[in-house]
Amino acid sequence: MKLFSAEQIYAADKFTIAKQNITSDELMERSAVQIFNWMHLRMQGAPVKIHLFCGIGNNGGDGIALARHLQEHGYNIAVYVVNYSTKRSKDFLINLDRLKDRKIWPNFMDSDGEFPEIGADDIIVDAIFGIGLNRPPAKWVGKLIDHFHASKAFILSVDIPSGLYMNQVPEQKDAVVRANFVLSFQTPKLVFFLPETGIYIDQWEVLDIGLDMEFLTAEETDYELIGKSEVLPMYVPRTKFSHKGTHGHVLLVGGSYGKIGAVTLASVAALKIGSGLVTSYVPACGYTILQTALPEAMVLTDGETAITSIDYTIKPSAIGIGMGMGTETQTIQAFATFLKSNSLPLVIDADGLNMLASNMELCSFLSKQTVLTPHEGELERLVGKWEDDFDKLAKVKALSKKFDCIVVIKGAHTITVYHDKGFVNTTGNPGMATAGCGDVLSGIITGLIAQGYESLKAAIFGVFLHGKSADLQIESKGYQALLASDVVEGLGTAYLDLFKLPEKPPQQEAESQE
Ligand SMILES: NC(=O)C1=CN([C@@H]2O[C@H](COP(=O)(O)OP(=O)(O)OC[C@H]3O[C@@H](n4cnc5c(N)ncnc54)[C@H](OP(=O)(O)O)[C@@H]3O)[C@@H](O)[C@H]2O)[C@@H](O)CC1
Ligand SMILES: [K+]
Repeated sequence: MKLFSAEQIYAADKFTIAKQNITSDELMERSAVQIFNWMHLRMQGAPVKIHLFCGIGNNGGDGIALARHLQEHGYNIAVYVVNYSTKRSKDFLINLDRLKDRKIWPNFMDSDGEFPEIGADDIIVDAIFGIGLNRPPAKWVGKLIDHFHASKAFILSVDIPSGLYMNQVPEQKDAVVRANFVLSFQTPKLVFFLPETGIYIDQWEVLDIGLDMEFLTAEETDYELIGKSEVLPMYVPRTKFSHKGTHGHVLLVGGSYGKIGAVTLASVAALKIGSGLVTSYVPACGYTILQTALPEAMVLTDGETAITSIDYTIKPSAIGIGMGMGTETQTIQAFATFLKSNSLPLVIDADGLNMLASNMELCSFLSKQTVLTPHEGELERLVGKWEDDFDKLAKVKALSKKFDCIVVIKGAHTITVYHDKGFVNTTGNPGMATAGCGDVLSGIITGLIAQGYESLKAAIFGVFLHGKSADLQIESKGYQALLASDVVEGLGTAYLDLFKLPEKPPQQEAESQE
């Protein structure tokens, strides 16, 4: 799913109005009806108090139009206009008049007014600012937002939590609505998924307001949200006459005394994701461990407790390097020599990234589209400190372009960046914050590349499957007990889940049995 910018949404809006020959007010009405239907389906006329706080732009207009529909269906509403500016939008005014025609008089709030009482069991509809926010909200609006939070009422935000920008991190962290639920028009927003701005959203859902599909399809976006429908076309099925040689040979280089588990996890993940052969290249102290833990892998050794040279005669189809490798001087030398001569597809993780960060000149030797899989700490070593999430993305894009590499920024929503484009993952859960999960991911991505997936697809698909496996596993294990090896274990079901059809709603099932 594409993640559009505010400019693109405004353009889609304009295009749709012209093509469908409707007025902008009719589009607003569609949006309001969609929110109303969403609420009505869940509330079924419940007499809960609904406080609608509406700005004076089109987000406010949505709120005012929604108030009319709620009132017509007998809901217990109170409407407030948050009068932060005198520049009221045309469609806001049209809807305000319609409300007044029905004898509903909103409370106009400004800097010196008192805030209304809101009960903890009430509902707040937040329609103060939408995607048009372009400067920090006034102090009194920030205080009103504080008042929302203090009430403990459920907050439903229209389109985007008020106070959140589309393309930057808010200056005043307190002056942003923390929404329990966001109903986002047509498309989710990138800020829902970034660590510094995603914290303002508990849950979100997209409401289709019928913006022109042709326009939206043709529009290129900087970011894409990756779900099942995006990865399914990437999947390459196995053919009847394939054999283990068809599915590639992974070479994993890493490990040091006390950290052989990292390569072991990556190796088993590479096999589980479907690679035909796996060779683990480890220091001698890892030999027995690997052969015992993973009889399916082949093992090459070097050095006693750390890797001192990388020398082999096998012909791998993809190489993963760095897991548990350490950063001893001889290891760094071996790593540098290896990078200078390697032209095979490559995945670099953990200590490999640390060695790269402390010897940035080595980046020019990376084979094309090398995949780097840093967590935040490793990333900071690579690109330097960032000011905020947007600056981080800009720095990563610059790195990706400079060295033609793919950067997988690991996090709650892992973002895979290649040149100017970012792919935001939707699977995974907090249970994955556990030792070894990163090693598993690098094994998965290397294993997919070895099977013939292009490096970018392997990274996007691998991140998705890794998270999906963990999501399926926590259903029986819970967050705390999840181990990296459970994530490996679940990879088979993660693959199978790709082809599972959505469950039929119970009503339809009953009908089909008749
Ligand atoms: N296609 C769609 O998806 C549809 C979208 N729709 C809805 O429209 C919403 C966008 O509406 P919008 O453009 O009128 O902007 P909105 O956020 O209401 O702000 C209003 C104005 O406030 C101003 N302003 C900004 N910051 C400020 C500040 N800190 N303090 C004071 N003032 C500030 C700024 O104007 P300025 O003063 O800069 O001229 C801004 O224009 C969108 O989120 C969705 O809910 C649907 O109705 C139909 C289909
Ligand atoms: K809002």
